[in-house]
Amino acid sequence: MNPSPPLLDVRELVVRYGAAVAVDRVSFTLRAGETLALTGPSGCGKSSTAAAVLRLRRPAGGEVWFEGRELTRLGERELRPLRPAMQPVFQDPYGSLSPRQRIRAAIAEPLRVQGRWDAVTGPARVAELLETVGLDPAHGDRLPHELSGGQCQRAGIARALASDPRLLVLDEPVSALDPSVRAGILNLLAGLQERRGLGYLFISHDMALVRHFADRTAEMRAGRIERIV
Ligand SMILES: Nc1ncnc2c1ncn2[C@@H]1O[C@H](COP(=O)(O)OP(=O)(O)OP(=O)(O)O)[C@@H](O)[C@H]1O
Repeated sequence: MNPSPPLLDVRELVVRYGAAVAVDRVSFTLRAGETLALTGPSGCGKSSTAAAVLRLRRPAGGEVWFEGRELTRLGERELRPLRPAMQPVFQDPYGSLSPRQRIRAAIAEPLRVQGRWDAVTGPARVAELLETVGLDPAHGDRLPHELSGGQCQRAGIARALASDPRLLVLDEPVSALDPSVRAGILNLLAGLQERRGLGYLFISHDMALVRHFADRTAEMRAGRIERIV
């Protein structure tokens, strides 16, 4: 029997900004339920790799296979139905939510955009997502600036989960948070992964954190992966 394909299989990925090569033939795989960390110094190409995987930026070369499909040659229309399955969580919890949108509406938005909103099941789904990330129902009525950084990051995770993703691309998800709330977010992520079999591409410059949290770590330098341990 053939083993199932990896969740994500990145082959010889190249990202350029004009003539500058930010990501230089980077390859790695990620399985469902696994965390692969991308680490390395500022400017080594971690976020550019993430952006190319999510197709927020079109790669200049290489292939990105997601659940057995090659994405780099797909147009925006072909990508659209695949996008919900791969969701980003960014460093700045406030920046990833609209400042004038209440948390409940922010979590509901992916359901509406994807045509999965239903007047009966929709609100219940949002309530369930709030609970899943450890927020009270009352937090749903607030604006992002009325939440703490940790609560806001939980809301961002709930919004990502609304799309029923299989892959989360976590770009420095706890770096902007107080050390005292980091563990809570990391425990939440670990629990979600265990229950849902999510794959995590986890970007962090914090080697101690990565050693603790990731199954494998790809060490990047100057656009290349030097080793995966
Ligand atoms: N929009 C852009 N335009 C031009 N160059 C860019 C752009 N974004 C990133 N770069 C350059 O690409 C290289 C890789 O940057 P990238 O942000 O991917 O690295 P990083 O490892 O995520 O860094 P950091 O930890 O500081 O976020 C750097 O030299 C950076 O200056």
